[in-house]
Amino acid sequence: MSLTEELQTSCSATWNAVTQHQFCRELSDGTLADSRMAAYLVQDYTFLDNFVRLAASAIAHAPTLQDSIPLAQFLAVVTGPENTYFHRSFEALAVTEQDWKEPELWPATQGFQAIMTEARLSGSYSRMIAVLVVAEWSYLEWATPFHPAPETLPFYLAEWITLHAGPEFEGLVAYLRGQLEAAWPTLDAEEKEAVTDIFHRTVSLEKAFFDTALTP
Ligand SMILES: Cc1ncc(CN)c(N)n1
Repeated sequence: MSLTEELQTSCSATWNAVTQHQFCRELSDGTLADSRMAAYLVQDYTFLDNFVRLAASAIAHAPTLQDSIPLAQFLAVVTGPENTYFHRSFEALAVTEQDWKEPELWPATQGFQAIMTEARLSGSYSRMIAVLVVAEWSYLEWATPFHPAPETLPFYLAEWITLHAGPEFEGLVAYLRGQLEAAWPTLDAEEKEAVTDIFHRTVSLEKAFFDTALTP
């Protein structure tokens, strides 16, 4: 079993709760209320700034140029088509700029912001990559069974699936996992523990985020 499979298996109950979450099922079959999708997207959009900083920091800490290129290219997707997706969705869901610019953050959102900041400021490439592995791999896993999204879904549901599935996104996740696996043998025991810990805490935060998104 590969290292990233081991990490995933070591928190499989929480991991499966994320990747088989009711929120994702409702999103994918179109039964998710627009108000829930709107609230989720408003919270999720607040991650973008922090995500870009985390990815940029990981790029800065990558061992070689070659190691940094897939993440640099992914940043272009996040700041391009994904950023535009949020704005088109806000318009379609009647979310005003006032609503999305400075929303009251859910505790799960605050937790996620904090762990991204923690990873970025840690100076540890492996911890940065561990958070990114969880964020992207867990989304690939929930979205893949629903890809391609049915044409009957409104674009703000269908494109959220499309952004997190398919060969390009699979390639990104494989690259991120590969980065962590390549770094792992070079880490001392303390750092391995820190990476494992931040991996597990990120999985728990993904679950808390979806749970909150469905909370009445
Ligand atoms: C909370 C969360 N985790 C992961 C992703 C996938 N980029 C996301 N958009 N939001």
